[in-house]
Amino acid sequence: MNSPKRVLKAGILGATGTVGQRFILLLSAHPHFTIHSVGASSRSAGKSYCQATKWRMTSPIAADVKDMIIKECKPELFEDCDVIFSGLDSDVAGDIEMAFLKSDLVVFSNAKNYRRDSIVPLIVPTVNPSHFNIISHQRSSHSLNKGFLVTNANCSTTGLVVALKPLQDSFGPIESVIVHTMQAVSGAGYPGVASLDIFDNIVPYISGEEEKMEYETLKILGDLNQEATGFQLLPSTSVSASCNRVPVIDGHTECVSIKFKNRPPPSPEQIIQAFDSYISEAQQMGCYSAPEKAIIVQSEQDRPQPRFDRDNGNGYSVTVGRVRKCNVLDIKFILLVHNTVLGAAGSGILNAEIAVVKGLIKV
Ligand SMILES: NC(=O)C1=CN([C@@H]2O[C@H](COP(=O)(O)OP(=O)(O)OC[C@H]3O[C@@H](n4cnc5c(N)ncnc54)[C@H](OP(=O)(O)O)[C@@H]3O)[C@@H](O)[C@H]2O)C=CC1
Ligand SMILES: N[C@@H](CC(=O)OP(=O)(O)O)C(=O)O
Repeated sequence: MNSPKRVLKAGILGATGTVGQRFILLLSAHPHFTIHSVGASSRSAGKSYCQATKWRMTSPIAADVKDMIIKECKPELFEDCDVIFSGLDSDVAGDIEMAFLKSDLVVFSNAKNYRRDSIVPLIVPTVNPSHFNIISHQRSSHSLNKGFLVTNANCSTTGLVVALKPLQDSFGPIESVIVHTMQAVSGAGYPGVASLDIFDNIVPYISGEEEKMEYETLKILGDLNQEATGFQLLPSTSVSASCNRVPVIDGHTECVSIKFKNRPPPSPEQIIQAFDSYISEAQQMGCYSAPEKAIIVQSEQDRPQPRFDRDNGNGYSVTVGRVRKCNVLDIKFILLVHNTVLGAAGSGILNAEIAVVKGLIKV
């Protein structure tokens, strides 16, 4: 395992929310980071963490976090943190995260605000850590010494790109992707979707989600330019997403159909082999949170299922199943991603581990 020379002090913004709580849970058990400061809105600031938070995780709050006093999300209150993890609501993430960046802090964001920024990398840790190479350009553009801003992807996009990456690597460009999602209610934060809207029901609309999947996939699977100063979106791939909210607590399921550019297309057996043998850079680097397998192939006919498979690889693996021929495109399969682990907080943490190994965070 690749460990830093000292334990790094972590600040968590939006610490009381769904993603923030997942950060608390994952970081409480992390050997390389210690939770040093927690921040939320002025409604919560000044209260103890357990007083301000409607804790919704199934394991208890770590004893040393319970009584921490929540701070306002101001950079001067977090300047002694080595790394900032943000689970801020996107209504406020834009201004707050930029203020932290301008204060030369290292920020890992979950929000959508900077994902399309031309000098901010959008990194899914088991897919495209090479996009960290833009950081030196970002630092010089913002006149920073040690700070930088990295975003992780939309939760549904995260699962999709993990599955597409080994297929693109093994079989060449993917021409078309059609994806239908069944997304858990925790994706909408807390209290999220009203129970009367989601019990005995499916909601066939999640605001902005389809556009995010259709764009972010092209940035993540695309390349950095040669000078490492900008991104080239995948030039010849089109993605069509249809996103649905379903009555599941955690875990987004996606039905994916794809068409390759090269003919003849690979067989289902070749696709399974590509999934099964995929080893991401995060695993090769020996990062603490990297799963043993980035993609787990389920051979049972009726899997993956969120209740049984979302915690695979401690929530850092994507589980795929039902790989079969598609009569319209080439291949279709089902995937499952844990939306608040790899789809949110876990990606931020694993990205930070990668940044440490790459020497981007002072240790
Ligand atoms: N849930 C998921 O699966 C995923 C979420 N994301 C993204 O992560 C972010 C957080 O989502 P989620 O945890 O679901 O949202 P929640 O609504 O559960 O939590 C939002 C957090 O933001 C804080 N906040 C709100 N207003 C302010 C403010 N004015 N100043 C400072 N802090 C504020 C809240 O603090 P307080 O309690 O004091 O109000 C709370 O801690 C969002 O940008 C979301 O889009 C990304 C991927 C997946
Ligand atoms: N929209 C996602 C969660 C989310 O907040 O996504 P994003 O970070 O892209 O806004 C869901 O509802 O499941």
